[in-house]
Amino acid sequence: MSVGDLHPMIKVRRDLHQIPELGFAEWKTQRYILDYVSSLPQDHLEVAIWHTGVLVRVRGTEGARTLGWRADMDGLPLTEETSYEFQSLHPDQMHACGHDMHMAIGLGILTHFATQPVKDHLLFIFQPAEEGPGGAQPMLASEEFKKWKPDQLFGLHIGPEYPVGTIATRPGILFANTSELFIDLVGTAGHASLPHQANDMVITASQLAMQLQTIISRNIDPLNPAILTLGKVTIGTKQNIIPGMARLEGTIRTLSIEVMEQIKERILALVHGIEVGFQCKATIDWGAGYCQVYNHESLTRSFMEWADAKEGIQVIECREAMAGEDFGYFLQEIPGFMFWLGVDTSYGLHHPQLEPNEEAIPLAIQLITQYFTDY
Ligand SMILES: CC(=O)N[C@@H](CCC[C@H](N)C(=O)O)C(=O)O
Repeated sequence: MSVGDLHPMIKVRRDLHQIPELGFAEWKTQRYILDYVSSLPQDHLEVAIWHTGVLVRVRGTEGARTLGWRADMDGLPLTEETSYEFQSLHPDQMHACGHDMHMAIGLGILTHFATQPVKDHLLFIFQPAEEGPGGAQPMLASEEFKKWKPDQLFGLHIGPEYPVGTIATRPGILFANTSELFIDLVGTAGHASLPHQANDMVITASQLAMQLQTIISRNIDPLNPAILTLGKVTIGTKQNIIPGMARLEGTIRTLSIEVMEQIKERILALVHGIEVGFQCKATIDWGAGYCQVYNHESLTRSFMEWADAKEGIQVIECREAMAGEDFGYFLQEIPGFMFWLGVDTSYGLHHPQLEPNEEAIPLAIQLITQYFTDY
């Protein structure tokens, strides 16, 4: 298929795919969205910016309530390994979590309602920094958002494991509580041949990494889902220098707030033990934490029934996911839901070879356009 034959929103997705930017640095992405929105008929539109985010309100004919649609904007610090001709132009940054798809779908729904009258006001939210440090919470608190705060709010996330045409969601908890985890260890550097004069942070960090893994396996009730993953450990500069510093970086995921607290208490205890036992100084930073995504029960249930009756759509009631999503902060204040949109790809989220099936873009635009029209 030549680029000229592409669905316009697939073209938009490819443009966005080429300019991934990290959380709160989405300036080119914001520019792209603003330029796109300004190319639409402006009669019913109002636009506001918040930091690197964008809010677009479509004035409804009656406007008794406002329905919101949210798309996240940021990419990840990853080197792309897809087979695309339209790979990222930004070295070591990639849209590997589908936010390019989310934005293209949001813009596609907006494009429809820029010309077709709709009863309710609609608010399109392009939110920065979902991957961290979290844009939803500060955006929710902003004056720009409060002015147009929707009465109900919806959003989607691409689901690599589901075929195109699948909508997977559930009433209640969909995504986990999360907390980032950063631990810095400071000992004493030294010559490799003089271990007794140094305080080796390779050994200390290794001990701590192993001990941290005992929290989930030995302290948490196995019937309560919980994860502690260390995704990055930084130690040392050369094979014959004993390093005096180490940094462990990870994430904690739970389906209950109490279990999150329990894990943090255990981390504090183990890190204190490491300080005493290995005579080093340790500091813990909990980074950004996200609350769970809790789908409004009756709204979700009725959407699932409505969508299942649509031709070409299969609705699945899925299990909870241990992924995090700061969309949960919006849902704490505004009733709504999020769902997985099937994009049928063998590589998962955050993988450098992620290639979502783009046929899901027009399908999702059609579905949500219909939902907002019927609703
Ligand atoms: C859908 C998804 O992949 N979300 C991210 C959210 C990151 C949360 C936070 N920065 C953390 O790492 O704890 C995820 O990793 O689940």
